[in-house]
Amino acid sequence: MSDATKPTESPAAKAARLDTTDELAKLRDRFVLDDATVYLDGNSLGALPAGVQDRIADVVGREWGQLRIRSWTESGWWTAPERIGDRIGALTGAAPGQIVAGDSTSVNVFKAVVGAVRMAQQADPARDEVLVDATTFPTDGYIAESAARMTGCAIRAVDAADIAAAAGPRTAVALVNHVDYRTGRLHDLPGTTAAVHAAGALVVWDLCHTAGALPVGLDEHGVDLAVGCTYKYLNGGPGAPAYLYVRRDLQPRFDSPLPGWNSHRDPFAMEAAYRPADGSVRGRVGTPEILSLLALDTALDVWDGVSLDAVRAKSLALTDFFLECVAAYVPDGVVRSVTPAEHAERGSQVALRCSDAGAVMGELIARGVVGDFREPDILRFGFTPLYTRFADAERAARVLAQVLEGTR
Ligand SMILES: Cc1ncc(COP(=O)(O)O)c(C=O)c1O
Ligand SMILES: Nc1c(O)cccc1C(=O)C[C@H](N)C(=O)O
Repeated sequence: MSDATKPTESPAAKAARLDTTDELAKLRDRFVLDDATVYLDGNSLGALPAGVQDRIADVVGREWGQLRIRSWTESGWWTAPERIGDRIGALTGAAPGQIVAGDSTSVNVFKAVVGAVRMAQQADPARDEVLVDATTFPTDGYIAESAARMTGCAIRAVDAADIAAAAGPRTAVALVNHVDYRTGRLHDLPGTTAAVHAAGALVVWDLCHTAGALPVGLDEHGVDLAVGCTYKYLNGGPGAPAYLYVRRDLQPRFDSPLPGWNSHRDPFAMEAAYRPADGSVRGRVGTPEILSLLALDTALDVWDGVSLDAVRAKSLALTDFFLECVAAYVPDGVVRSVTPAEHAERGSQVALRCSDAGAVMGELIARGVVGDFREPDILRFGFTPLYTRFADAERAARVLAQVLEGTR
């Protein structure tokens, strides 16, 4: 049969074909999921990895319940932030010894921005500007503004795409989201990092929406500092610890604005004077959040044997296919994608603009398709390649068309 006479494949048939040939399909079994729901909110809260409940039961029952204080050494609690940081490094392209897990992303943004401004001003005290991407996730903007005030800097909001051109002799630091949480636009990490460096400044990347969704290449691209959460594509659980990356050669100059006793060179010396530890430990603050760190530790087991290139390929295939299904099912002009069509500019989510988006998402959720709504008019659908199927993308687009039909 020639292509012209071949019957067109329906979206549902295509989904079934793509799921059959998907090399990552079997990874879904590593998660606790049900077939009644299409879960497209892993860009807000990743699904529960299958081993976490048993690990937490063991940590609580045996490590805490029986070993009690001995677990700080015997169960490896004390070194968990660096050990888990290295596992996050393996997924973000950072060699061991540069990432520490702990605290929230917000707190790590504070450490990173103030620490980076201090390094920039050490080299050139005239640097008094912090650039922030204009559509940043709010917490980064709030904290950067406060960090700027504390370090005698002014804040300047610039479109992420223009940060490379905006960085100049007064720039101390640029804080950029790798993917825009609203639109799903992927920003140019290698190009922006190189341009900020050429201006003599440092760059801090927020990887919340990219770690676990695509290869990041922290070391390869010479990123200075980075932060991110672990409850999205890394599936660490609600409120899971975040992380801080400080490039190895910058670590001796990293002067933390939150020098807690856990980042002291000799914490149990209980010295009056602060002496910073070497390496990624310097990014710690206080006592590590052991229960959630160890939940994250087990959550990271789902990555065993998984190639991030395969994850990225499936993420793009899923988002392409979802957009194709939306075009097939939803009449023209009812929704508009604000996620770039260009693969090089797309993260792992699709954002659709539509009227009454809050109510539309409410109805989608009631019908078993879980995405989320972001102000003012965005329907957000996150695609987690480890557990999202092409059939999920097809069903989500089909139910979306039904909901929209009902509202017209
Ligand atoms: C880009 C980005 N940064 C930071 C945060 C949140 O930071 P925190 O974990 O401190 O609430 C989020 C999501 O909540 C986010 O999407
Ligand atoms: N961290 C969250 C939370 O505690 C409750 C609800 C949502 C979140 C999120 O992560 C939101 C997410 N960062 C976003 O991109 O909108």
